[in-house]
Amino acid sequence: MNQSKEQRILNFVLQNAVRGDPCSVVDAIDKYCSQKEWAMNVGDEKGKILDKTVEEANPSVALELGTYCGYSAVRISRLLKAGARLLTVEFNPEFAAVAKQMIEFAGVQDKVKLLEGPSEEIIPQLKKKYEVDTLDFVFLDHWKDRYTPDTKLLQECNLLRKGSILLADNVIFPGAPDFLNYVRKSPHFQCTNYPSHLEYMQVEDAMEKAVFLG
Ligand SMILES: O=C(NC/C=C/[C@H]1O[C@@H](n2cnc3cncnc32)[C@H](O)[C@@H]1O)c1cc([N+](=O)[O-])cc(O)c1O
Ligand SMILES: [Mg+2]
Repeated sequence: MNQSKEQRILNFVLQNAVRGDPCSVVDAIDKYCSQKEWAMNVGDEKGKILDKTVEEANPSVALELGTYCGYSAVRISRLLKAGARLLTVEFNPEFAAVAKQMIEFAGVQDKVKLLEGPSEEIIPQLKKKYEVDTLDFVFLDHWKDRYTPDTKLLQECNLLRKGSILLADNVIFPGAPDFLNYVRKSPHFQCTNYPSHLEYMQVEDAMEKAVFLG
């Protein structure tokens, strides 16, 4: 059975990155996806905005929705302080299998917990099953029509606290118009837009930061 694109990305990392070096894994994925096969990793330009926001949040507990190949899980977890953890959610078993290997090769498996399943099922389990009190940082990069319902679900489950930082990818391309509408109109969020470009392309995109005000 021939390989998937995601397996080809993983193989390129295994052959070209340095085991235990998360930066070399991130660089190898960016090299492959900019030169060989485009893939929907957040990429290096928006990745730098992600880095800055993670450093601002300095989270003890972070959540990622949409692991895909693990690019942003590796990128986020390399910045986490000792004892901090990232929970990342992925419902496609093939993608989860690739991401698991990517995370282990990068040497960040002690900081990252990959939760397999749909976000709408996992979010309500975070407190009891995954011992989460509140989330300090959330990266939204899954199906764009899930951003709003899952943000509402995070609020309903009391998973956000005053100062929790949400960062959403792709609010321009492919676009998340209802999410932008929701957080910008809500009195519970203070929003900031970060114009950028679609990964590996010269297409306009942006990230939106939404700080929960309680
Ligand atoms: O479509 C995009 N992203 C969707 C990402 C989807 C990823 O999150 C998982 N997922 C989805 N809902 C889920 C619910 N629960 C768990 N995993 C879930 C999917 O199995 C996939 O691994 C996208 C598209 C472009 N683009 O240029 O077209 C660019 C980007 O940066 C993108 O992020
Ligand atoms: Mg994206």
